[in-house]
Order: sequence, then structure tokens, then C-alpha cells
Amino acid sequence: MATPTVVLLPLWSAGHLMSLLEAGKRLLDRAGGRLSLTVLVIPPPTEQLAAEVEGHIRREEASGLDVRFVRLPAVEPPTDFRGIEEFLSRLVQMHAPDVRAAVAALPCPVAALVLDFFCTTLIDVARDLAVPAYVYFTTNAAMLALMLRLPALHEEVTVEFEEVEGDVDVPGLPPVPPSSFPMPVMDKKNPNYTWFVYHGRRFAEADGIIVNTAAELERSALAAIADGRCTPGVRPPTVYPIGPVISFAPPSEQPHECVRWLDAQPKASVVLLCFGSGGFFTAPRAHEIAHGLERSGHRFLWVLRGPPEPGARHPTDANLAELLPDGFLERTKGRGLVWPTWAPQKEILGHAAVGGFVTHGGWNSVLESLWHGVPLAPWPLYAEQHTNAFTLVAAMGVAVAMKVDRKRDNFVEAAELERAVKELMGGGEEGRKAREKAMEMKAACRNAVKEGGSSDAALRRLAEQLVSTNGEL
Ligand SMILES: COc1cc(-c2[o+]c3cc(O)cc([O-])c3cc2O[C@@H]2O[C@H](CO)[C@H](O)[C@H](O)[C@H]2O)cc(OC)c1O
Ligand SMILES: O=c1ccn([C@@H]2O[C@H](COP(=O)(O)OP(=O)(O)O)[C@@H](O)[C@H]2O)c(=O)[nH]1
Repeated sequence: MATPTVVLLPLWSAGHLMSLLEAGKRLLDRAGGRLSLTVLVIPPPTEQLAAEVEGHIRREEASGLDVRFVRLPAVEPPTDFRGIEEFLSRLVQMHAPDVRAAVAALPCPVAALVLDFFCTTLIDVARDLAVPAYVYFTTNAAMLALMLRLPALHEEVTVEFEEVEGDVDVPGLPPVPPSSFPMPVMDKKNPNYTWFVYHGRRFAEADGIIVNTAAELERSALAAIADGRCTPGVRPPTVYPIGPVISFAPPSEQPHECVRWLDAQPKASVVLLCFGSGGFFTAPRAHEIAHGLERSGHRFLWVLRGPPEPGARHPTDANLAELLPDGFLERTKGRGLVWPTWAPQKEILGHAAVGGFVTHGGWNSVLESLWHGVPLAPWPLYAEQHTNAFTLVAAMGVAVAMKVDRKRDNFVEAAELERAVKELMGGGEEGRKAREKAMEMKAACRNAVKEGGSSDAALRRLAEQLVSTNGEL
């Protein structure tokens, strides 16, 4: 009989596609030849993303692994959407007939469909084809607890969450201030919210949820989910914490300019600022950051991107002459580098000169930082990043809190950045604790994924489950 295949359904941004592909490859390894991988590719919505995705596909196809890619036909993407959650959820839903046809046409048994967490509409396709459905949750267990709890919270809280007095109870988390809720939960009348509640409800129907975290990083949230405290009255799905799932590229032959610059800096002396695939700043905001960094007196490597072109979504390479204050580069010469385009973040975080990370708090960035024991100062900008910031500070203790004004489009004053950088890089007790905790998490991350570690064990359980259920449904 042909080797059964696990069908992956990723979305395309850096933090989603690479994460699910890497998780799939780790699963393949643990299955020891008893499973193959099939990746269904939803046509990306922009040319830039399409080119990036094709690059990844070419690399994986050349890797010699048992993985094949099936490109789904294009559909006319929704145009009347109110945000990324609605856009992604509706686009995926429109592809349901193509997904069904592609899976039904596979020439081998299908062990499972593994869906990015915005793809829960496709659980129906899996059920229709009698194939187990798993969700791959690219972010953390705290967010998963919140999303699983959300359908019940929606019934209990009849006003906007912002109007709730005091904190909200999410089992497994410290009391959550509503101001730390993810973007779509801040406006109940918005379709993004409706989709968020929908996905939270459907997660509970999955045969399992694979989460990019490790048991040691988020014990309390994982326990609350497993105990059923987040899903009263509904049996919780089995959760597989298999992280940190980080895909490391082989080191480049020529060291990157940022790395060469870091080579000349003292150990743990540089604060890295980088804001994910979507973060950018206008000139007034960039000035505020520049003043904060200058006054902090610390060394810095700042990955700065400019606003997208009109009608586009991706940050542009920064025009430093337009974005930075006059004389800033000269005044900070030798102790600061501003890098205006994509930077090799993982390599940078692994450099001995880096001692702290001011980050938008995307979960992949967080895991990359903890993998290297680098403490954080979260500056959330979009998606679930306010919740991540809360988790990092209040639950995990690996970050220094920074005052980010959510009502002013996540504005941070120069003086506040200066304070946070000083704290993170050596100032006070909060920074010291975050550094210590980040080092503990570094050890926990590395232990979790090595043979016999908690994430390795979860991955093996998942592989056994997929191999054993195959053909029985
Ligand atoms: C797939 O393409 C994109 C995804 C996102 C996006 O949006 C998003 C919205 C939410 O309300 C909650 C989320 O968790 C979330 C996540 C997300 O993608 C990124 O995922 C990472 C891992 O989960 C990470 O944690 C980052 O914080 C998220 O930004 C957004 C987007 O454009 C803005 C996409 O194109
Ligand atoms: O200049 C950059 C910006 C981002 N990244 C990588 O892009 C991913 C961003 O994922 P994350 O979940 O942190 O945030 P998102 O971009 O999805 O919001 C991470 O792997 C980063 O290392 C990078 O390598 N260089």
C-alpha cells in the first residue's frame, strides 16, 4: 500500500508557512518513513507573497524529503472585508471545494488534514471525506486558551470587552485586562470578531490541536486547556505542544552585514529592534524611537521598515534620509546600526553581542529570542500581539513591560522606550529577572525538542496517532 500522507494546509506569511512546513518535516522524521507530506497551496493574494512561497516550494522540493506540493486553483479573493481575520477565513472557505477535490484525488491514503488555525471551515471537508482534522496553532497556548474560552465568554459578557470593569478570567492565565485582548476581540460588531468566535468554537471539534509551544514554557495554560476549564461542557481536543518549531537555514557563506557589525560589539551589549514581517513606522514615529535609543546610551541594531506603497500591505525598505532625524546616524555612529530591509533575525538573535530584543511580539520572533535566551521588551502592533505582550510579562516573566498606547495606534513615547531599553539592558530588578527567566526558557526550549524531551514526546505521540488511525475511519 502507498505510504499514507498527512495533508498540510498552511497560510503564506513568514510566521505561518515556514512554521507548519517545519512541523510537518519533524512529524515525518518521527514517523520514520510511515507517513509522507502533501502541502496544499492556496494561491497567495499578492505577487510578493507568491514569489516568496514559490521560493520555499522550490527549496523543499529539492530537499529530497517525501513532500509534494499541490497548487490549488485561484479564486477571486474577497474585496469587501474589514480585516485580516475576515479576509483569511473567507478566502479559505471559498477554497473548500478545491481542497475537497485535491484531497479526494490523492493517490494514497490520507492520515489527516492539518489546518492552519484560520482554516477551521475546512473541518467540514475532512469530516465529509472521513479524514481526521487537526489544527496547527502557530501562536501560543495562552492565545489558544483565550480562543477556546471565547465562545462561552461571548455569551457571558454582553457588552464590549473594553467596557468590562476589571480583568477577565481566562483559565490558565493571570487575570487578563481587556486592553490586552487580541485585535478582533476589541469590537464585537466587527466580522473579524465573529470569525474569531467561530474559529474558537470549531477548535473544540478538531481531533487534535498542535501548538507551537513547549510544556515547560506554558504549563498553566496547557493544563487549563487539557482539564477542560477553557471549554466548559465540551470535551477538549488533545493538545500537542511540539515547539519551539523554528526552521533554521544553513549559515550563509558570507556573513551578513548586520552580523559583521555585531562581531565588533561587546558581549550582550546590543539591543535588537525588529518588528516582524508587517511592522513599519512613519517619520514621526521613527523620530520618537531614534530619540529614545539615542538617550538610552545603549548600542542598538534597529531593523526599520517604511510604510507600504499606497494600496499595498507589505512594509517597504526604509528611506533612512526621510525617516530618521537629522544627524542621528552621525551621532550614533559606532554604537548603532539602522538596517532598512529584511534582516536575518534568527542569526542576529543567536549572536553573542545581542542582549535584548524590542519586538512586535509575533510568536515566532518570541520563540527565536527565547531559543537564544534573549529577554524581550514587547511593542505590540497588530494581530494577537497585545495578548502575547501580556503573556510574556505577566505569565512567563521573560519580558520588561513597555507602555504602548493602544488608543493612539500603539504609540510609544521616546522617554518610555529609553526607560524600557535601559531596564532591559541592565538597569533594574525587572530587567535582571527577565534576563534570568529568558535563560531558564532557553534551557527549557532546547530540552523540550531533544530526544525524549516533552515536545519530542508530543510529536511522537502525534505520529503514532496518525499512523494508527489511518485507514480505520
Ligand atoms: C497569514 O497571513 C497573515 C496572518 C496574520 C495574522 O493575523 C492574526 C490575527 C489575529 O487576530 C490573531 C492572530 O494570531 C494572527 C496571526 C497572524 O499572523 C502572525 O502569526 C504569527 C504566529 O501565529 C505571529 O504570532 C504574529 O503575531 C502574527 O502576525 C497577519 C497578516 O498580516 C497582518 C497576514 O498576512
Ligand atoms: O527583518 C525580518 C523580519 C522578520 N523576520 C522573521 O519573520 C518571522 C516573523 O514572524 P512573527 O511570528 O514573529 O511575526 P509576523 O511577521 O508573522 O507578524 C520570524 O521568523 C522572524 O525571524 C526576519 O527574519 N527578518
